[in-house]
Amino acid sequence: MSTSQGRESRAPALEIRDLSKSFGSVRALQDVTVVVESGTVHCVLGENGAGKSTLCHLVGGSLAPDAGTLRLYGQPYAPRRPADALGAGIAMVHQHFSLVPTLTVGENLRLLRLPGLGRRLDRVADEYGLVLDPGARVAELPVGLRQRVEIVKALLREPRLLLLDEPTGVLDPAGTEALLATCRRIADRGGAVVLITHKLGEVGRAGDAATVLRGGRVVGGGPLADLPPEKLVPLMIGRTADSLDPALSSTTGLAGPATPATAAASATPQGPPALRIDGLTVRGADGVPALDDVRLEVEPGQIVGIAGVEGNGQSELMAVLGGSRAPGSGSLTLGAADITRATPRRRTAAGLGVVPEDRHHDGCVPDLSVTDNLFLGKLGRFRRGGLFLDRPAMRRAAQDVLSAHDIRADGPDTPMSTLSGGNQQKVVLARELALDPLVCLAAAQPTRGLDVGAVAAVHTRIREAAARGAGVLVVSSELDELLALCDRVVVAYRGRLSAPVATSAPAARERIGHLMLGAEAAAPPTAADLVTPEPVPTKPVPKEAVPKGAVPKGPVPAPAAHTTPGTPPHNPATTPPLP
Ligand SMILES: Nc1ncnc2c1ncn2[C@@H]1O[C@H](COP(=O)(O)OP(=O)(O)OP(=O)(O)O)[C@@H](O)[C@H]1O
Repeated sequence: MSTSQGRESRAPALEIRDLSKSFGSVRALQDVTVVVESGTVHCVLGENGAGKSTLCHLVGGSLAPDAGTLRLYGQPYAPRRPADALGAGIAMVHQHFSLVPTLTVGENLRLLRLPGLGRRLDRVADEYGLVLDPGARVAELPVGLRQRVEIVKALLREPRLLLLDEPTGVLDPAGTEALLATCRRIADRGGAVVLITHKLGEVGRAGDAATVLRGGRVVGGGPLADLPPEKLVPLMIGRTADSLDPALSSTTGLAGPATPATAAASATPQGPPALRIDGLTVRGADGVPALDDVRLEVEPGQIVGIAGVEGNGQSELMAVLGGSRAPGSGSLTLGAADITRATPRRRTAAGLGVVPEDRHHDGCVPDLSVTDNLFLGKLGRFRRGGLFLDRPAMRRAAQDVLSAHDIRADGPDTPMSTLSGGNQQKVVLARELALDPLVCLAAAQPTRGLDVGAVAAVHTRIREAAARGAGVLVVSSELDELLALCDRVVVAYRGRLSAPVATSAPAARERIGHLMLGAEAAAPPTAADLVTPEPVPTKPVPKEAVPKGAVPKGPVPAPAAHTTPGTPPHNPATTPPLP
């Protein structure tokens, strides 16, 4: 090692000094100082809109600071564009995907124009266990696998500093553990990782130090040994962990297992189900069924969860529910209305609220204002004298929603694209929860990217919607969240849904974990299953085999042509080799 390299290695990986950045009247960051030592994983925490992503963009060269300086391994560093950051050995994984959906994974990776791509991919697979299917079309991948592609893209560059902006929001527990292990490995080899996350459990497992931002300022930080969750939460959200919903404790990583949801809909339901999915079948591009004779009923007032390792049909089910994908066969009934062939607009009018997996692409129009995003499908309410819209009334109504849902935006005219990721998520949820009538809400990862305080608020709102008589279907990769929120959970496995498991049943977690491994053939539930879950005649998995919130490890049944455990089969014969 040369003398200058020796000096470099003693210097912090990244020194951010007195950085400030405003967007018009919004002060996103003010005099922020963060020092990231080499060989560490440094967590950046803070509520939605605190300035975390802005900080990443400034380090990654996609934004320029108004004031302040940066040093990288002891050297002055002033990136003017993302290419400067890449050239300096910094790689970033942003909150929003930067993949071309119509291309395959391999084609997306070739766009990086890195020499020896095949060798680099092998190294990332060997060192970090992150395997990709180069022939898979990105548009057909579930968001968790898209996120994996983004992470591999960053690692292919062999960065010495890796910035990850909420990378685990869309990962299932196994994917999260793999990523945290990757972070540790990078740090242990002398690199450094800046990890933005809302999940305190992850902070405890992977982090060495943390900085907490609130309102664009640093409000605390230091080695994590001195910052237990009880100290971090008040710093992050300005109130104590005790004030949060206790059912959230394990979702947020604050404490032990979540309390099961109270069965809100234990009474015998009257009238038709809020949502009935009957014999739904969808084939993937390779002809393999992505959804195979799926049947499910969600009663009014009931919260039903869909658990499962990502890639077992959940994305296709959400796409069919939202109306962006037509089923090959089967039917969807909302209350008394057949909506199988209904347009998304008609579904909304009939009372189906949908929070899609990828809220940024499918849930909102980023270039339109918050007001327009809230009321786009409901303009009739604001029409005056035929064609004219009462814009002031729309703005007032939007302001009420912003206040009620604690959405941090610079007013109702703000373009959606300038809201922080968590606040965008809150807008989409608020819009769907406000449907009138709301017969059923189908929400994929409803709390993804939300801070611990906002997660509590969203769970309360979902329970309130159910209490008012709506059926709720929640797709989540977080078992803790499903156990905290739902009355019943079904498991998606290779395109089929299991019989429901009541979350109040003894050993519900273990049974669900078992089903996630396909340990019980996921036969379509009978009508009796849907009302009273039958005990499943299998030996429960021992408790220690199913870690909290994690996909249990164990003998997985012989996979079909899989490249990723738990993902739907992909035909390797169609997979083109990489260079
Ligand atoms: N391009 C932009 N134009 C205007 N305002 C912006 C822009 N980008 C960010 N902001 C504002 O800056 C503030 C900080 O946003 P940022 O995305 O950094 O927050 P965050 O901490 O990453 O939040 P989250 O946890 O929700 O992702 C927010 O008020 C946001 O609306």
